[in-house]
Amino acid sequence: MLGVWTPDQIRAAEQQLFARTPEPVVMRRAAHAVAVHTARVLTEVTDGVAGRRVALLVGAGNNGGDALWAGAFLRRRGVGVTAVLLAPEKAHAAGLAALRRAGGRAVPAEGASADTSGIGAEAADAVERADVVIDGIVGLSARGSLRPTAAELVRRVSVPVVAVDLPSGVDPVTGAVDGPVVQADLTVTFGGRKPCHVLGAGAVCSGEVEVVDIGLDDHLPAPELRVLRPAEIGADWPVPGPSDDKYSQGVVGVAAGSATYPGAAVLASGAAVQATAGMVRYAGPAADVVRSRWPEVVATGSVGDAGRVQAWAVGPGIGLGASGRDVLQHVLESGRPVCADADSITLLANDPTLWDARDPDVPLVLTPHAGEFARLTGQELGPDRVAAAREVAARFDAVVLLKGNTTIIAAPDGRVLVNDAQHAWLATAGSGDVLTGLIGALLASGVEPWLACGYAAHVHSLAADLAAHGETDDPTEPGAPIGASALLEAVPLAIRKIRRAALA
Ligand SMILES: NC(=O)C1=CN([C@@H]2O[C@H](COP(=O)(O)OP(=O)(O)OC[C@H]3O[C@@H](n4cnc5c(N)ncnc54)[C@H](OP(=O)(O)O)[C@@H]3O)[C@@H](O)[C@H]2O)[C@@H](O)CC1
Ligand SMILES: Nc1ncnc2c1ncn2[C@@H]1O[C@H](COP(=O)(O)OP(=O)(O)O)[C@@H](O)[C@H]1O
Ligand SMILES: [K+]
Repeated sequence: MLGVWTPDQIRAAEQQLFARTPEPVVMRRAAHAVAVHTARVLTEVTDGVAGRRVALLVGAGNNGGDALWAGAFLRRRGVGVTAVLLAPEKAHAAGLAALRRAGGRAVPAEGASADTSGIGAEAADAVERADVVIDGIVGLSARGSLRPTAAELVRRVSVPVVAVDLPSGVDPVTGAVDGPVVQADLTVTFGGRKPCHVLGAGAVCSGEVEVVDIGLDDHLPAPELRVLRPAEIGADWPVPGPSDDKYSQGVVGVAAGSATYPGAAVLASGAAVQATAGMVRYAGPAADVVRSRWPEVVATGSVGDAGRVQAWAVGPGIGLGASGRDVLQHVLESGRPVCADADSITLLANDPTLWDARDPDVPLVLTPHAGEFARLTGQELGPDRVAAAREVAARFDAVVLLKGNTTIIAAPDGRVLVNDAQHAWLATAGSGDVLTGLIGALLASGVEPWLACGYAAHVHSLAADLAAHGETDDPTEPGAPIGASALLEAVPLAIRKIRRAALA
């Protein structure tokens, strides 16, 4: 797993590191890495380093200091470097001196200009003539989006941007963006990823993220968030072994759909069929439709007749009436792990006595989207989705998978996984039903619930990406919209891909 640390965690570790290694040494280490990666980008863009031009956007703090030192290192490799100072009186003094010693220039961002923007002519010229721009406007101490002068400079950038630590304008803790922001091609960050690199708009603005070792590792506590690597999911994805039979791998029960909404039953059952071997049982009013689409599913009319299962996936399309309520109650009383989605969540929100049906020692997974989350908690979801998911997981003693472009998976003990889709092809009706089936199947196979959600979310978003790109299988090619059926069909492709990654 990749760790993700909050700015507070990074700062605390940094203080411990400074007790051994002086701060300027650490800063130069960080800045040197920024210079090395910028040189790589320069080579990619212009086929060379010496004689190319780099503009530094330099703010008031150490983030600007990193950029100035990086500029000094680049100067030594023959790059023409101009620092554009947003707050000249506060610019990092040692960094600025180093840049000047190395032959770099510094100009104020504001000054006499050819237009009414307030941007000085020299600053505008430096940004417009650069081959690559380094964003050292603001880092870990960022508050809010870019201020007007910085925003105006950034608006003029039309070349690749290397962000120092994080793209300026994103909230370091939540990844939220509520105004002008830097869109980086590459972000060079120090010691470990921060939440803004993996959450929401921040993840998009970060571009490729390069983590540089500056000696913090020994001082970092357990990470605040974690991201699963495809290879580790592939290595742990349940597949049959020589001694397995259809029962030994876990039987999943799917309680979904209704006469009015048979599609939810077909999609959730189909996802369970595609996810793992073993057996899928379906229980509900759409039994005939499910059987005709998935003949391998053992389908019955009611949960009472379903037979033994190792886990339940319940909710999509079951309705909010008495029959839906009875289904959910039966499943919660079964003593088996449950993935409760869609209508089950609204039923629990409408009638809290349903919680009494649950055996508190048996794992429960809740998979709300933002609307269901608001119903469950009685509060609208704010920008800090991680804190919200963690709070609800603890309150209900359940694993909470909060849906969205970035999926947050919180365990009751506070562990949080993040799955950033990096695309939006999943924003299509029925894709949530597919996710429910995937999670149910993994729970039945005995995968730990928090990981089961992480594995399912990853395969879900990967399958959507593969389906959207069809035979090209190339994410740089344009994709085409998909429906949930195409998503379902691509699930085996996604599983093969992560299992292949595990072999590499
Ligand atoms: N952690 C580590 O191990 C290491 C950290 N290092 C580096 O230090 C960086 C953190 O530096 P830092 O703490 O000096 O603050 P930083 O982020 O540069 O902000 C400075 C000032 O900017 C302002 N400002 C705020 N919001 C703004 C906005 N939206 N738009 C514009 N301006 C805004 C605000 O000042 P104000 O103008 O409000 O007085 C704020 O105080 C870190 O990201 C990394 O690059 C490395 O050198 C080595 C090891
Ligand atoms: N813009 C988006 N980007 C990425 N994933 C998305 C986006 N919108 C929705 N999703 C994902 O698609 C699924 C939708 O689930 P849900 O809202 O329950 O839909 P439905 O009820 O139609 O099946 C969730 O896994 C969610 O994370
Ligand atoms: K930055």
